[in-house]
Order: sequence, then C-alpha cells, then structure tokens
Amino acid sequence: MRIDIVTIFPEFFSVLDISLLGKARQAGIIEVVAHDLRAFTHDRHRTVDDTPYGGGAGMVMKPEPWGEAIDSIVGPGRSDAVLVVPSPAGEPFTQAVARELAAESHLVFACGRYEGIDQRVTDHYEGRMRVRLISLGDYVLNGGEVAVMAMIEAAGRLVPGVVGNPESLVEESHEDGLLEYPSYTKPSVWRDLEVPPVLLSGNHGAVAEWRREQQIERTRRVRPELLSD
Ligand SMILES: N#Cc1c(-c2ccc3ccn(Cc4ccccn4)c3c2)n[nH]c1N
Repeated sequence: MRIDIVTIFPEFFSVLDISLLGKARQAGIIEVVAHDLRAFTHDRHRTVDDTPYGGGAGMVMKPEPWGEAIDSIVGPGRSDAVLVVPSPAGEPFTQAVARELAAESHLVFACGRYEGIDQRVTDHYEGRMRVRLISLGDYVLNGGEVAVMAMIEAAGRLVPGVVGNPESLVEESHEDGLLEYPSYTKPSVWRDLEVPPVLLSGNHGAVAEWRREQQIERTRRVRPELLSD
C-alpha cells in the first residue's frame, strides 16, 4: 500500500517512522510519503490560504496549490487512488471504513487547515478519482493531521503482514460489532483484586462463553446503540 499525505505540517508525520507502522514501512508493506503543500506555491510568502468569498471569519485554503500537489502524486487524468479528505462534514470513520481503506492500494490524504479547503478541489477530483470526506468524530479539530494519523493507524494495522498475529485483530472492539471483553494477565491477584476464576480454569469453552457474555454486557452498558440494528 502506498500512502501520500499532503499537509502544511509534513514533520507531523515523522512519528510514523517508529512503532508498528515503522516496521511495516521498513518491510516495504506500506510506503508513506508526506508532501509539504507550500512546496506547490509560487509567491514569496508561500501563501496557501485566502479570505472566503461571501465573507465570514477565518481563511480558506486556496485551490491552486492543492491541484498542483495532488497532480504531482496521481499524475494527469484518471487515477485508481482514493483521495481521503478529513472533514467535520465527512462520513463517520468506523472500523468498517478502516477495513475499506486497508483494502486500497493507494491512498492520498489531504490535510486541510484554517476553515477547510476550497470546495472546487474535491469537486474537481471527483471527476478523476474516488473522493471520500471522512470525519474522525463529532467534535472540531484545528486541521486534518490528527484525523489522518488515526486513519492511517487504524487502516494500516489491518493491512496483511503489518500485525504479527492476524488472530489478534479478530477479537478487538468493533471487529464483530461488539466492544471487546476485559483482559487480564499475571499476577492472578493484584492489590486484593483477583482474575475471574473462569480464566484460570483451562476450560476453553467456558472461557469463550464468559468472554462473549462480557462483550455483550459491556456493549449494552457503554454503547447500547451498537446492539440496536
Ligand atoms: N476529520 C476530521 C475533523 C475535523 C477537521 C478536519 C479537517 C480540517 C481542516 C480544517 N479544520 C478546522 C475546521 C474547523 C471548523 C470548521 C471547519 N474546519 C478541520 C477540522 N474536525 N473534527 C473532525 N472530526
């Protein structure tokens, strides 16, 4: 998988060189390149924003640098890449969306700032490639970088070969529509708190049943809406 990120803060993504995704990059499973949007400006001040037509507070990101930046990545004409634009107005980012992104061969993330990117950028690229506006959640961030970091981590870890034991992906929260069961490890007693005896029983069937019950109970308590449909 190839991931390109366009941002005015390319250094923000240097953290992707470490941890799990760092190993995946070293193994060549995922290739990540961050591009500085200001490299596609041509004025002395490297301007990427301007005042909004129609008035209003804040600034809007100019379309020209975005067009040059994205064209430098996907070339002219049509592209099989997916342009992912984090936005408060986007579709909710879920585990299912993470799985969809993980199945793609080329993702281009456009990290906006200020009040967002001129609408004509996504309008233009919808005629050349798949475009997805995706929201990390119902709260307001200052830009797209934090959202893209979360999306890359959530999708990247689902790419075959990134996580050592694929089994560990199956029983996670949201993978089966439920929250995950509580986990325990040694010691069996810690500050007078004991590990649930069923987990020490060696009875795999009983353990699986208890874990399923815990998932349902926890989901009903914390996220009842996940049980509704
Ligand atoms: N994903 C996601 C986001 C964002 C997000 C994503 C990209 C940008 C680019 C600029 N801003 C600031 C901003 C503030 C107010 C109205 C419009 N834009 C962003 C915010 N906020 N909350 C989420 N779940």
